[in-house]
Amino acid sequence: ASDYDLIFVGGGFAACVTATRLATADPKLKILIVESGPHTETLEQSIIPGLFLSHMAPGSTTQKFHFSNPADYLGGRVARVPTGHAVGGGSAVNSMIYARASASDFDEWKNVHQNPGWGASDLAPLMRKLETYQPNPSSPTHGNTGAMKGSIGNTTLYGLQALEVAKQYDTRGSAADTNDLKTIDKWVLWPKWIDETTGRRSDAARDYLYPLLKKNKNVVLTVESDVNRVLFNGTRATGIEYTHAGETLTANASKLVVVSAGTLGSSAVLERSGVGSPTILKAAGVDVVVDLAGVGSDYQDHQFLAQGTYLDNSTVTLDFAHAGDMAQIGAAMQEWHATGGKGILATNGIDTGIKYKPSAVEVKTLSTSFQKFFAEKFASKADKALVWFAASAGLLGPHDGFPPNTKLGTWGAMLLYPESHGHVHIRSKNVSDPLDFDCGFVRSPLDLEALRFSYKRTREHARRHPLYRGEVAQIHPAFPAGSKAAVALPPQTPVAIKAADLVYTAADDAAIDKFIAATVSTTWHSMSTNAMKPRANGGVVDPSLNVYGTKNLKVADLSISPSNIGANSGATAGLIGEKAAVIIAKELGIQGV
Ligand SMILES: Cc1cc2nc3c(=O)[nH]c(=O)nc-3n(C[C@H](O)[C@H](O)[C@H](O)COP(=O)(O)OP(=O)(O)OC[C@H]3O[C@@H](n4cnc5c(N)ncnc54)[C@H](O)[C@@H]3O)c2cc1C
Repeated sequence: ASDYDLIFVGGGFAACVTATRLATADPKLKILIVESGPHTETLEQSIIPGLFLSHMAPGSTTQKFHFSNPADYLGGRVARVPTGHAVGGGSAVNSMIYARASASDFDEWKNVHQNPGWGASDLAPLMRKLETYQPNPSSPTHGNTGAMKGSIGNTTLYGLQALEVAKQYDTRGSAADTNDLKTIDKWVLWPKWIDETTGRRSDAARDYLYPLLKKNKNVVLTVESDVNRVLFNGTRATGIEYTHAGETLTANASKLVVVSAGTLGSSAVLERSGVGSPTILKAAGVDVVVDLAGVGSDYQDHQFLAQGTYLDNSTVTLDFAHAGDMAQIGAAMQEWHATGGKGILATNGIDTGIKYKPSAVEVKTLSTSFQKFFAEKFASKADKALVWFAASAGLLGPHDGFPPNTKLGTWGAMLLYPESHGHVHIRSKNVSDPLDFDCGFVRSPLDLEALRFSYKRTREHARRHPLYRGEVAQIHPAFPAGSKAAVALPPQTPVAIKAADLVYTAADDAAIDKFIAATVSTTWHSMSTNAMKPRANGGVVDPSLNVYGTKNLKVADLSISPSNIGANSGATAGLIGEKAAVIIAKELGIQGV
């Protein structure tokens, strides 16, 4: 076995940040990072923004595809939930949407879930430390010296016009920035994790770990290596067992093992190591080290619903890239390289969005149980939105069946604080066996209703867009014959901004619900399987990220999120990485983190 001070299980978003901070402050620290996926440093799909959906293509090795148990509330369907599986984790393969949670989210982590040091004002300096926010480097809430670059970057005509439609159609109006921890309910040009000076993706591997590895030989990264389990002496973590190229290896950690394998990875690592519910461990043939029933017992995500429209053929979208049209991808890559990172591939095509809170008038149109839920959870919280809407120039999904060069738009809605939760547990000791994964999506009728509402709202925006040419039947509900809300097949022209909204009958609503059950999906924002909250409340880690009942073992990734956040989850994973570095540095007496 080889000897290290610290071992990181997983080399994803949070781990890259934590390990780099610690090793930079104390270059003598011997650190091992064991990552299951491949390198990303020279991978063009992890460099050129517009290629992001290729990570999701069948056969991709940079994402791991998890499958939920079949669910009644999904019409018996299995949900497919990809996670990052590469150096940099999700940050190196994701859709690059830059989004920050609201202050009240972190204040709940601190006050409701009893985590001193995790409130918004405690964490704001670390959020700034993570980033350089290029649209407004002197903004008081954003960072201007951090490694990760956020920018508005290149924008599409579709996105710019979607913002104009929203400004005219919706009285909410627009803002320059809705990632200042407080502003919601304003339409905005959405920032991206793209460095606008180079047109490259910005991620935790490229901007943290790889530069460190070039100068610090005490940090060892092993890729394509799966951690089976953490090794213990009693309840003190002493190292790990992992497999690489068919060989089973062990490594010792004299100071700390940090589990950063992501939400669907970390709780499985803990359970395979004997930390979890005895019933689950015994069924999987694992000896119990610590009885900790909270492990894997809560799974949260942002449930996502998309609808598709045809766009005018003259416009520029990312459909060719999403469809895998190699000839056009080659030409666009040449343009990107020749222009120093410009052109259509310098964007993710997701330009306009909003953290949307239904108005009092809108809430009145919903059921009494939804009104009660909304009054309790949202009405009095000024920074909490119900749902995030965004428009994409390009269909974010399979392009089978569309003639070549079809131009498509997607409107997406993701629920920010879904009531439906799930769980994830191991079924066996074997790292490659599928998990017992209950995704929970739309189990709660409140979530179904929120998505039904979201479908109707985003549809009104989609059909008013100047480039709109009709609806894609297979990405809309199958409304009953004669419905006044029937799908508008192409060719169509845009509806007037002032036109009346569509009216839906109970039968139409039932069709929408069926469509939701058939298509609702992950937004890839898995979290909360190792919640940071009191042990008696089902918590797994304490506010210093220590796994209850163990020594020298922490979890540092998005799985510690005790409750959901009103934003895409990447920035919060990076923030957790920064916070973990501060906590560990303090414990190990390392200065300068
Ligand atoms: C397709 C996709 C699109 C997304 N889009 C966005 C977006 O646009 N904006 C946004 O803010 N967020 C987005 N996210 C979410 C964001 O990327 C994640 O929330 C974030 O990466 C989570 O960070 P993490 O450190 O918790 O885990 P991860 O980044 O997932 O890292 C965990 C790492 O651990 C490794 N691992 C797992 N098990 C083992 C094991 N047994 N042994 C060794 N290694 C292991 C994995 O391979 C992975 O690299 C997206 C995610 C995905 C997957």
